[in-house]
Amino acid sequence: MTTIDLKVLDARMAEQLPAYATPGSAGLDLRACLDAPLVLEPGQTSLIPTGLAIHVADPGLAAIILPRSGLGHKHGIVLGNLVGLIDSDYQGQLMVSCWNRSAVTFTVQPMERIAQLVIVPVVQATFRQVQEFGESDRGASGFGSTGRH
Ligand SMILES: O=c1ccn([C@H]2C[C@H](O)[C@@H](COP(=O)(O)OP(=O)(O)OP(=O)(O)O)O2)c(=O)[nH]1
Ligand SMILES: [Mg+2]
Repeated sequence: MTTIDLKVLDARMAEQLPAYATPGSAGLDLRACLDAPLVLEPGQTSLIPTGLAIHVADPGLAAIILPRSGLGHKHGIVLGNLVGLIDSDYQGQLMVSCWNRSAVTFTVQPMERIAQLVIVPVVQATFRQVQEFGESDRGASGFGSTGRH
């Protein structure tokens, strides 16, 4: 288990700190720290505060924000940036870009779980400029070059 510094920016979150729902969970649910219900019309996007800040600190780690499957599949509530990437040196509030990609109005309730946070390993690379790459089986073939089925 890795320990990451966390600040509670909204007192309501002190009662429900992010926690893994089951021993095997990869994600920690993030809540909409809203003062009132937020109506998202079809196609609308809104940046929603979570009431939390984390400082991952280790450049070998990052956090990513992903949609919750049920909200995304059943209600079309996904992320305006598709995936949120939290840099290890970011210390501001975790924000969720909430996009109603459905054809139906959706109302986000205060403190509703709207997305999930996953801590992932990261490899930072240095680049060595070359004129030729070492040979590979694939070479430059891509974009369906291996066929569709
Ligand atoms: O869904 C998100 C995505 C990003 N962030 C925060 C953490 C991240 O470290 C920072 C910058 O994100 P990113 O690098 O993806 O955005 P940018 O548009 O490149 O901004 P910047 O110029 O600040 O890097 O914004 C969030 O709170 N939620
Ligand atoms: Mg950036």
